[in-house]
Parts: sequence; C-alpha cells; structure tokens
Amino acid sequence: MSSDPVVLVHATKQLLSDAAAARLITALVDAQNARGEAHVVLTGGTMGSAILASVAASAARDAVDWTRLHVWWGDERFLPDGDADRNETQNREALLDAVPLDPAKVHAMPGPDGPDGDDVAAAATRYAAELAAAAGDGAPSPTFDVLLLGVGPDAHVASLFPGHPDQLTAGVAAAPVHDSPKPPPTRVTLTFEALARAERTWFIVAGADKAHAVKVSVAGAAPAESSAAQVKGRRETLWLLDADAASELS
Ligand SMILES: O=C1O[C@H](COP(=O)(O)O)[C@@H](O)[C@H](O)[C@H]1O
Repeated sequence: MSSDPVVLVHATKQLLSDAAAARLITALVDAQNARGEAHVVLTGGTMGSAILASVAASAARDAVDWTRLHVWWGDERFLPDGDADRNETQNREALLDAVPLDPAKVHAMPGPDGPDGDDVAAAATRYAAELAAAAGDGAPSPTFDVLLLGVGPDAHVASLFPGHPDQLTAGVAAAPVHDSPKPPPTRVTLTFEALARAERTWFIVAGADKAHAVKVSVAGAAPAESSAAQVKGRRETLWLLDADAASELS
C-alpha cells in the first residue's frame, strides 16, 4: 500500500519552508489528536533544518504537544554528540532545543562516542532495536506519521546513495554506510524498508542543483539513478519544491 507522488511548487525557498512548516504542525496536531502520540522522522541538509526553523518561528508552533512527540532521524553522520555536522545538532539548533520535548522520546542515532564506540554496524543495530522497542507490537518500527526527506543532487535520500553497495541493505530497519560519496564517509541510515513505514512522506527540495534529481525521481527512476524514487508514503507522497527545484518538471 503506497500513494502516488504529488508535486506542489512554492515560488521561493522561504515560502516552501514556511508552508511545509505549517503543514507539519497541522499533521502532528492531527496525529496527536487521533492517537495521543505522534512520530516524526527528521532529515538533515539544507531544507531539513530550514523547515524546523520555520516551525520555530511559527505562531502556531505550540499547537503541537511537544511532550507527546517521538523524534527519529532518517540518517545521521557518524560523528560525536554535538558535532556541527551531525544532523541532530543542526536540527536541535533550528528547533528541538527550543521546545519542551521529552528526552526519552528523542531518538538520536548514536555516534562514535556512543555505547558502541566506533562500531558503526553495532550503532545501526542498536537503532533498529530502539525502533522495534518503540513499535512494541512485533513490527520493525512504529508507523511514522510524517517522514521528512531532503534530496541530494545525486537523488540520495537519508544516507541511501544511488548505486552505492549499502543502498539496498534489506531485512533490517537501520544500516551502517561506509565510504559515503558525500562526507563524512561513515553514516547510519534507515533502510528503504523502514522508510516505507510512513503514513506521509514529504520530500522538501529547493535549488536548481536539485532540479534533475527531482525530475528523474518524480518520474520513478530505478534505484541506480534515484533513491528518492523508491520511497513512498502509505497515505501521501508529497514533493514540496521551490520553483528552482521544479524547473525541469514538465
Ligand atoms: O547528507 C545528507 O544530505 C541530504 C541532502 O542534503 P542537502 O544539503 O543537499 O539538502 C540530507 O537529506 C541527509 O539527511 C543528509 O545526511
């Protein structure tokens, strides 16, 4: 069960960010209203933190009950806690440190200063176990209410790089990535199987350097050309773009 991609274009990167933030607040409020708690998966990169900064600046920010939100990550650069290049650090600066989250519900991916040291495979296994524990019903992870994904110019999402040997890891929810083509070389990522467990999947993409990746991904390219094309939400798959990122779409 998955949904067909829908494209929505905003004129500027700032409008894209603000509109996506409004959409995110509403989706989290609705999920909490329906089920008590909500689960969101965050992303790194340009738009991953831009949308969170827009949430932070929104007058509706505290319509979300932050204490009832589980925060997960789609991927993480395998760097120590607080490193400026960690997605978590950037997301914290943009929003997470400014809202009253329950620390027990903030599920950061371990780095080399974590319980497994520099064993990135063990760190990924640990994260998969945390996902399964949160599901609590034998599923490999909770159902994610909203999955946010940035997209690289090479059409990667999370740390799943097209054509990379670690791209197609199967049978686990989280996997190590070695020799990433984008620095840093070592990462932890959710797998395609885990990314498929979202109700709403939103790609948030700005900039002309992403236009080709957007075009081939929306068209449904094969894994060797696009990781983004392999990910769909169960209920909704939205491509939220600025005009530059949409410039190669017909
Ligand atoms: O390395 C990463 O890159 C992508 C996209 O980043 P961008 O700066 O090109 O927007 C990001 O979504 C991913 O989480 C991150 O680890």
